[in-house]
Amino acid sequence: MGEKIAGLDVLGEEYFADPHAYHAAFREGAAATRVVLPRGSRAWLVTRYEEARSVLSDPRFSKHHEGFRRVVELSRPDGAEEPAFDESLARTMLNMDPPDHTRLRKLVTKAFTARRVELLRPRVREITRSLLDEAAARGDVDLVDALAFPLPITVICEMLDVPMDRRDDFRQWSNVLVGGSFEPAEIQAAGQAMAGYLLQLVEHKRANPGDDFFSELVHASDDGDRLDQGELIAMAFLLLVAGHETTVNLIANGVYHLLRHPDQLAKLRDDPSLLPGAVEEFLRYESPINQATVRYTTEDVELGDVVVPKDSLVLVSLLSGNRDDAKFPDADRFDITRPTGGHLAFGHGIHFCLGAPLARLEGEIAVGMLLERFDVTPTEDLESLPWRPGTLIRGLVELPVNLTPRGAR
Ligand code: HEM
Repeated sequence: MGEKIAGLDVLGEEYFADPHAYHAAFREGAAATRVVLPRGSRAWLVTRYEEARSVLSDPRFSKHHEGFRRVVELSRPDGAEEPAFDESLARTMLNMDPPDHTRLRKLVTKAFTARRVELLRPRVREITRSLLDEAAARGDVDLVDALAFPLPITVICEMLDVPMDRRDDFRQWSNVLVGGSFEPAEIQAAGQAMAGYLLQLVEHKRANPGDDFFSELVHASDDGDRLDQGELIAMAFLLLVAGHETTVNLIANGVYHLLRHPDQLAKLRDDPSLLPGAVEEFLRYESPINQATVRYTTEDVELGDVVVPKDSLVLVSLLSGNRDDAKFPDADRFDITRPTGGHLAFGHGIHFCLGAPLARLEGEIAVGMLLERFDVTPTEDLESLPWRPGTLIRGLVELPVNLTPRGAR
């Protein structure tokens, strides 16, 4: 494996290109491994299924944004400054512990239940159909750009009523904020631009409520409780970024592995009722989020065979837990009919993904309609396609394919 600092593996370019190789070695080694993050912080990385699941639901691993800065500073031996983006964007429920987390989550759960999300099905199909029509006209396309990315973005922007003309800006800001390879000044600028725009949006919604979900949030009240201005901005930020950066990889990673495993693709074509199970296998096998968002210990914690000291940064690799043979026998085998119950792709515990029903719906519709309409052939060597840098996202930069209408060969 690649570069080391003080005997610790550095999670850099080589890791982004093939995290699975690192994870396999780490799982063999210990319940948690000390690593150096791309920007130099020291952290513990949890890679086995059992410990991953237990960390995700153990309150001694905090996510609260207030204590977080201090622990990040402690984790940086060189004292270098960690790029921090706008504080107003950091106050999301994903960066909170109970009771703050409980309160914020309660105000938005209603909009994301499987029942509510199911109502979006016709619209998701319509958007997918029109994206596929455009792609069909071109034949050779990058599937990330043509389908995997625009579908979830259009859906979340419509839910929040973000005007069409600002969607390119959002893509840019969001990419900088979660990407692994940007300069602190760029991150700060993107954060400020995003926060400024979201503030305008909130004010606009307050003055001109519509029947969209965002207006509902602005006016949402639960037992008299409601979101204040700052909370609204942070919530919109979280939903938009989650909507931009995750489902794209479910769709592209899934199609990528179907193309790499023609037997599995054939099975799915023969029996489309396998689709929901196939989507779960996409999520397990090449999880769109590699490492869950960072946590820190509020006391010394015994984890399997190691003790993680108080005030340590802790990362949980969902991608790795999902490839642990102890939970999923022969875990490196891609099999769309295997049992996938308990996979960690959406996290676990109180921060379990709020958007899971929506992501599943979009994944099923996108892949289902794509296969129904087209024969899909890669136009570049699949093995050498580049992956996005960073420890958070596991996703392809591009997926160049040819789409030929079925039956036209
Ligand atoms: C395939 C697509 C998706 C994947 C793999 C995914 C994965 C995750 C994971 C792993 C977490 C927990 C992170 C942690 O504990 O550190 C999470 C949380 C969250 N996700 Fe997703 N997500 C996806 C799509 C979405 C979508 C479409 C939305 C909404 C538009 C969304 C909204 C959220 C929110 C709001 C949270 C925070 C929940 C909380 O703190 O209680 N996600 N997601």
